[in-house]
Amino acid sequence: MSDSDSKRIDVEAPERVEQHELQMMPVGSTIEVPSLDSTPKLSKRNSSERSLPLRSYSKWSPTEQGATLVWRDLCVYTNVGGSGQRMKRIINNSTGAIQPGTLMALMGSSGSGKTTLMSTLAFRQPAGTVVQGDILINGRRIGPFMHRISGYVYQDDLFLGSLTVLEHLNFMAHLRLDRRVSKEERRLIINELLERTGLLSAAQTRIGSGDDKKVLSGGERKRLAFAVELLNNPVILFCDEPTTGLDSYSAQQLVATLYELAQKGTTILCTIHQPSSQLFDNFNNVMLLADGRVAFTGSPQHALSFFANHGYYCPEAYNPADFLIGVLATDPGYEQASQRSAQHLCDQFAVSSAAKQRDMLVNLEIHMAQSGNFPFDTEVESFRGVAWYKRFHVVWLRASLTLLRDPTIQWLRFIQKIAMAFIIGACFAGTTEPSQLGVQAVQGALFIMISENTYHPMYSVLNLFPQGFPLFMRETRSGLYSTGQYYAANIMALLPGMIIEPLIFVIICYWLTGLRSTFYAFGVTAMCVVLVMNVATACGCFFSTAFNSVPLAMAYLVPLDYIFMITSGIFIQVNSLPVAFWWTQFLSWMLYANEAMTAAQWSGVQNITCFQESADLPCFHTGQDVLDKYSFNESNIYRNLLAMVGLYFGFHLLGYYCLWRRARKL
Ligand SMILES: Nc1ncnc2c1ncn2[C@@H]1O[C@H](COP(=O)(O)OP(=O)(O)OP(=O)(O)O)[C@@H](O)[C@H]1O
Repeated sequence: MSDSDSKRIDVEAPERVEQHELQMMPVGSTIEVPSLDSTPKLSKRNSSERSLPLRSYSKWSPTEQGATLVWRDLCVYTNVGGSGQRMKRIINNSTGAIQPGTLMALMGSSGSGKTTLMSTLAFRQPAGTVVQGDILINGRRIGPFMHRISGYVYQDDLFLGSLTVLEHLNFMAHLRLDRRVSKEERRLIINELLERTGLLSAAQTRIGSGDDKKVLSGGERKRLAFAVELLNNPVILFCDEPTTGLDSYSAQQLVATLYELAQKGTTILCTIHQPSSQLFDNFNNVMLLADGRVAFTGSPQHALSFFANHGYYCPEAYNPADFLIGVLATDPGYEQASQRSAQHLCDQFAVSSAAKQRDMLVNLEIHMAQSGNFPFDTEVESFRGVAWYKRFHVVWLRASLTLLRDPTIQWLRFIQKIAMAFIIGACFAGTTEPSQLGVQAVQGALFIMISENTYHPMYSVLNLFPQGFPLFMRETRSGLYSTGQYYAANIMALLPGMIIEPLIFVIICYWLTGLRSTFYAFGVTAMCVVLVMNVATACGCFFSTAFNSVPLAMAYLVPLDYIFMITSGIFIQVNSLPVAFWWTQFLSWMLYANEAMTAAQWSGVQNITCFQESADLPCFHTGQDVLDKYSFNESNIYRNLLAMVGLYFGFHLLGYYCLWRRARKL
């Protein structure tokens, strides 16, 4: 909201202002409200002019707006594995506070613990992290609600490149905003954010992915990441190295935007690497970390004087940020000495007057937390997320769009499938008459139809989950959807292709091959081929979630495929398999499909021609002879179809379980 479209009014005009905001304001003070015009306005729960939770400590302390985040004696440990699950301490007794309207830079050399501290404060620490100490936001201990009230801009942006900027914002708005936000309000919010982040002209542009198909520039991607985080108008914003990868002009613009946001009352914590002097000037607070300890917190000017007081003078015309980080960094070759001097500064800061002032604020917050009843609580609890089925719908729609727009996954496969149907059909055309040679041709054609719909679909989905895993982890951890919703949505998105593709294949292939021309035989074959493709894909999905990488999944899948192929019934009779491999017949969808399709082709056939019969080369006279040769049973057709349906759900359940386990571990 610009100054021009707002005006100052006296608090004594209560009808213009939200009641709970007024009750904390001293009489006679002034607040800003939007000018009253006829354009549609956003309701309070989605307005970008945030309804700042107000609270008063008491008559002896100031009334505050926005979010005050404090932490005391914070230690963060991470599991570094090894025998006995060794824990490594990354953050060491850190205490700090950020108040509304503050743009704080979290700085330190690489590995000093900036990201760990920030993700812990934002309640986004990785699984397996142990946190000790107090972290409170407006007097309330932080918890999963932080995902709703805060934004977190990650250092690396993760997007689905096939979506446009507007589509991405739309999907995110559906997942993040309160369920009571209307369509029109959502449109207004998105439009406003596009304007604020300068992305209006790029609204219909594809985000792009990879180096070759990149459509949005690095700066635009970063702004889009900001726009997403600002959707729910967070009271506190965490930014992990937002300027990394940007040119100095874009970085300056971005930090200026953050500064403006802070001026409006948002609390902002930002890790930053080597900011230029100009950039550094925008920060009104800085926290310096050295090996997980706080070496300084306060204004940048005070940081320089604190360092000077302890013998570290910043040379003139030297970038102060570089200087501060340089003092705390570990010099190669002088590791112990530089670590000692950094620790000495941390010790000195711990007993300094700046630290005492900070401690006073922190203690006050914690004291108030023990007795307070803050409006912030009701604000947080009044949020109503979108219903689970709507979340599922959004994730499914997004997955479907991504599939449709990714030629490597959908269209090329489709064309390839049609081409394969013509090639296979042409190869077997005219060979499948009821004769001794025809028996071999029919069985060969059936096997090729099964294997064509097994291997390629199975291997093509091996990358489905590993490829989307980082984005899934980020979004699921932010509470946007559950693992079950994500898994089911992706499977549902695959489903139409998995039905249409094998159906087209079987129609072309069946009639070109000249297989048995009865509706029943065709129907069973079509059902089997569709099921084969779906079971194979389900098996691929299971392997793609069970292993961390595609090569590892392939290493286990290929031998299993060979076993399924050998036990498909065409190479060896199942009842002559060694006992050790008997179990495979129960898992081999190739066997189930082969038996059902063979039975559909040969049951009731009575007139197989035989020109030369000898004791060495007996002829098949009827379809039953053919079925007997392979130990197939006509009455097993429906059992086999059901078994494939069971395998489909079984593999998907296993796939879901593996994804859930991996998500829980990270
Ligand atoms: N899961 C983990 N297992 C083992 N060590 C870890 C883990 N996570 C972080 N660390 C270690 O903790 C330290 C702090 O890491 P962190 O990523 O917080 O540092 P940082 O200051 O953000 O570094 P950078 O500026 O390079 O991103 C590093 O030494 C890192 O190796």
